[in-house]
Amino acid sequence: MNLSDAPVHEAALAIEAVHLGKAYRPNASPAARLRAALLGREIPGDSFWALRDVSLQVRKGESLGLIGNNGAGKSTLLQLLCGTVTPTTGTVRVDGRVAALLELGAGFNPDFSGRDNVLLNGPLLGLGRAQLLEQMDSIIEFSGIGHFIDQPVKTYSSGMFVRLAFALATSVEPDILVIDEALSVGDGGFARKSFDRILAMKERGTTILFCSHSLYQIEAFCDRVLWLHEGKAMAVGPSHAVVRDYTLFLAGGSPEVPAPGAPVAVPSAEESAAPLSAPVAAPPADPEAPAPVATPVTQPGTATPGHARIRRVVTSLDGVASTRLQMTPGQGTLRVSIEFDSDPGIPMPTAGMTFELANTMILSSVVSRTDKVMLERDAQGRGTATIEFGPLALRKGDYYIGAYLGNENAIHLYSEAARIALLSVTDPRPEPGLVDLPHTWRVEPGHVED
Ligand SMILES: Nc1ncnc2c1ncn2[C@@H]1O[C@H](COP(=O)(O)OP(=O)(O)OP(=O)(O)O)[C@@H](O)[C@H]1O
Repeated sequence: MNLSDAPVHEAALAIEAVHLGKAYRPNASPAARLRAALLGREIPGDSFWALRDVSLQVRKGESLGLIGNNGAGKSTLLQLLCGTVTPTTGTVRVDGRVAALLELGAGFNPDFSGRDNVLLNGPLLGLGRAQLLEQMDSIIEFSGIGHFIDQPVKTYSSGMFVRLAFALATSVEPDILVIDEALSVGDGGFARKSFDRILAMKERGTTILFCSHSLYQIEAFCDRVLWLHEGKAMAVGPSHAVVRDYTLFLAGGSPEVPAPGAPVAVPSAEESAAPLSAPVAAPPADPEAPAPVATPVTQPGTATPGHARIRRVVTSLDGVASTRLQMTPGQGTLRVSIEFDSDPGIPMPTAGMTFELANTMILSSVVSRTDKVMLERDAQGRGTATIEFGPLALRKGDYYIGAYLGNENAIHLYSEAARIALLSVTDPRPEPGLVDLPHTWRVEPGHVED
């Protein structure tokens, strides 16, 4: 595991953490916590280390991804870096103003108007009153709240609330942007707008810390990645290398000795995004039994401004459309047609599809951008992308087909139709395995070295 990194001159660092640790006393009563806080003493009882001895340097302008299982300590590290939690051990030095997209609008008072909440919460985000007054019009404009800005925020829809909180948090260019889970917030066109704002900040050299379960997004967006496991740093380094180690760990189960040649699970971008199209069928309790496929969804109407979405997915084998496809190895032509609607004003979206196993591992995926295919659409923004596979080298098993629609660089997910169809392959051969790999045999009498 690579934990070493070349030392960087202090002035070039946005963040430096040295032996950072955070211990909690999970069983301490509120009274014991209060007593300890008043007396400035340790809370008695066993410590639980949410984060242990993490040393880290983040260069200015760098995008660092945080990955790890649930409870690995990712949020704790972000909170320590933002200064909302105090460290138990070690130190953290942050150079510049931090904007955190962690709990958007958490400090908003529901009885106050949007305008008053901006003025009250701005200082907590490090923004001065004069700056806020100067930025007020652009905050209102970006959030799209309009005249509701002078209404109490309790009258806002959840979308309006998030839009205003995001517009506030990102109104003045931060030096460091901390993102927990979602690269875009809100829905429809605002998700695209918020993603564009984050991307523009990255391009202008803002340091970004991005924590996500979507390894696809992490790898596409971040320069380097820190992998945490049970509070400890397992590896830090180039995104592709750390994501590869982590996926090997997920597949093989051992953080120290990844199983050589173990299948690699690369969860796709949709994991962290809200489903916009078809409902996702839960994996079955019995891993042997295929889960039901999601019902295909046909969505009437057109995409909202700034947005794109999957309208319908049609899967067929040898021209026969079905969501339950049966084949034997090497036979049939599989077609997956993704019909989409888009705002014709946004850049051309990217389409993709996955073959997913029952245990949520992605066996294979196809992305139009990677294949250098530009989608096409009419003046209304409507288009269809069809992926055609000749005889598939799949062996016996059940493979869920999922379809995805992302933005032009395939990082921001507009719409997904996960598990939209089930492809069942029956194979009379007894050999185990998922795919047939191209190979040849050569046979001869005697031993090669003779
Ligand atoms: N205030 C707290 N008191 C006690 N334990 C806590 C507290 N905050 C976090 N923990 C514990 O610390 C551990 C790390 O939590 P953390 O939220 O940092 O993990 P995470 O990697 O962000 O997980 P997830 O991916 O599920 O969000 C967890 O076991 C969590 O239960």
